[in-house]
Amino acid sequence: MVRETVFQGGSGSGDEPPRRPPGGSPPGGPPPGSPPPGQPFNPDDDQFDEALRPKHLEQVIGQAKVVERIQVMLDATRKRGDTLGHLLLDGPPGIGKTTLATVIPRELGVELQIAAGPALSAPKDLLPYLTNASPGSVLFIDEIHRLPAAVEEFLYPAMEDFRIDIALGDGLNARTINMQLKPFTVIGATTRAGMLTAPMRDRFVYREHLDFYEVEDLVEIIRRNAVKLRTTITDTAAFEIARRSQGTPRKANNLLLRTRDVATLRDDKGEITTEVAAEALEMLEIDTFGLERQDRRYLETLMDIFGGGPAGLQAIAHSMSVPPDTLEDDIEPFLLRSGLIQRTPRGRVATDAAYRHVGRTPPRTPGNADDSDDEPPQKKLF
Ligand SMILES: Nc1ncnc2c1ncn2[C@@H]1O[C@H](COP(=O)(O)OP(=O)(O)OP(=O)(O)O)[C@@H](O)[C@H]1O
Ligand SMILES: [Mg+2]
Repeated sequence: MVRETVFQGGSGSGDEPPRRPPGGSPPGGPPPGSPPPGQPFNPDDDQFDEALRPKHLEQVIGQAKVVERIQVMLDATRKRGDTLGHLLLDGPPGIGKTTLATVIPRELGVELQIAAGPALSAPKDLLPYLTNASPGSVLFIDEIHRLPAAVEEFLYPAMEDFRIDIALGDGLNARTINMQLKPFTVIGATTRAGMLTAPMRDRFVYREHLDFYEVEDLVEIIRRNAVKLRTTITDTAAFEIARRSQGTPRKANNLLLRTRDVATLRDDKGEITTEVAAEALEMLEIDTFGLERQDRRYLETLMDIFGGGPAGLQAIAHSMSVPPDTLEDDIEPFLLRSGLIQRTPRGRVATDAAYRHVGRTPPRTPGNADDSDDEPPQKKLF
């Protein structure tokens, strides 16, 4: 089933995102993607995500090396009048995979179809996408690591030779029909590159890993999005939000929205000041590191129930009553990257820094030779 309508990219009238709210912006008014006057954003609506999403490569902030390589891919493809090679984007949630996957076809002026890996349960589900693909178009497959094996195998010849083999009938009447497809590009996105099978991974000519963002890049994203949301924010407030966004633009956007709510209530001009940001962050229980309640619960579970580890993912998930996938996708990447936990062959381990962060003294164990624990524990979370 086609989850999202195909849109025409390029510089013509089809240059709009698929779900942009109706109505244009006045000249000199807010940037494209803002809601029409009088129509507020509803954070529960994914229109919000769409409206803040960069539409062109030049609007994509940060990830300089990745963007530079994508620009080269696009320029070379355009110059040759070719079809872009298949591209795999991997990285933690909210980091810009869908953004890049939608920007690329728009830059190339080709059509885009969007499919979700888990929704493609059998080869027949993929068939309409493949037969609908116009020459040079992009098929974006989100969560590509969750494609069932049969669908993956069906996709291989489509990606390699733009051909599919359809089996008809069975027993003595069984036969296979070969169908030629138009050349097209698969852009796959995954939060778990490691879960992709080797044959699937090998079919991508280009592979790009998106990493957490620098605070300065998040500050820039927050500033630009504040303009789109028609709100004002001070530099220090933008910095405070940015440094507590776990290096993730989606979190920065969400915090911007939540602080904007507080600003509406607390500040005459509705400006997001440092005080407003501090109040909102405290209300949301986001600490100086950017950890949310659930992140701290993870650390405390690891320390209290498993003595700091090593503990297996399943066991931690069970203790927290949270699906293991949620821990692995949403919580662990930032804790790992911040050095608060380690993944060892025997399981997850809380580091000394984690103990200090939640205001505890690190236990002295043979493997815990760091002597710097005379440093007072950080009790203050805000
Ligand atoms: N490089 C960027 N510059 C500006 N804004 C960005 C950038 N990357 C992401 N964003 C913002 O963050 C939001 C979330 O990004 P996106 O949907 O692309 O993440 P994702 O990697 O696809 O996440 P998921 O794995 O959950 O699907 C976007 O709507 C956009 O507003
Ligand atoms: Mg996405």
